[in-house]
Amino acid sequence: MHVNKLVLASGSPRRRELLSGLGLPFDVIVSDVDETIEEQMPPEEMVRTLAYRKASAVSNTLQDGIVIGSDTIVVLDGQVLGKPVDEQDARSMLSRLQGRAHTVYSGVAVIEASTGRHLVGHRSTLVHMRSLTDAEIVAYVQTGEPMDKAGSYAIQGIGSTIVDRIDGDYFTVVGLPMELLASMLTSFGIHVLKATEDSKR
Ligand SMILES: Cc1cn([C@H]2C[C@H](O)[C@@H](COP(=O)(O)OP(=O)(O)OP(=O)(O)O)O2)c(=O)[nH]c1=O
Repeated sequence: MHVNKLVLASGSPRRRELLSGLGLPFDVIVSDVDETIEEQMPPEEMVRTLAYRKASAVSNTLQDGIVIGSDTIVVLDGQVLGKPVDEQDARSMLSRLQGRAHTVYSGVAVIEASTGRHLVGHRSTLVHMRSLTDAEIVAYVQTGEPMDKAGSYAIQGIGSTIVDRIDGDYFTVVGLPMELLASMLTSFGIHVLKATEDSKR
């Protein structure tokens, strides 16, 4: 199959939007990988493993292209909060997260399909969420926004109004650490910031 040089192995509209912002052409190929993972694994290992699993499931089907996979989890008191299974689950996650800080981990894997050469990295960001009343939690869950998000909130959406501050990279929380990704892409000959011959003079 012929693909653009860059391939995003993700069904996440947020990741697609962030990557679009770079102005590079890319294709999206969504893999249906099993995201089951050993619970005792350290969180950074978890997101790195899943990012690589997603990217390799797609790169294995291609002859060429540079494939990007990513994974995001929310960790509170050493416990991983993934996507909520239902509204009740979303409400209970938010009542645990409110009024305190948690860590968001995002892993990124970049694989060159023709050779299998790959890089895997991750970033983490501390997110301080403001206190929420039960009524606010119910109202937020009713918006529907939490349902497909790790930790049951979206910092880039209505969730922006419940985050007090963050320590670290914003894009790690949304789901794709952009500075990390760009530096990884450089190793595969894709330079987001490349001076043209004209501008070098
Ligand atoms: C914490 C947080 C998570 N999220 C999202 C990012 C991810 O889409 C999702 C975490 O689930 P993931 O399993 O990382 O990704 P995904 O299933 O949405 O997409 P794919 O596996 O195909 O790449 O949570 C936000 O959009 N905003 C936030 O503030």
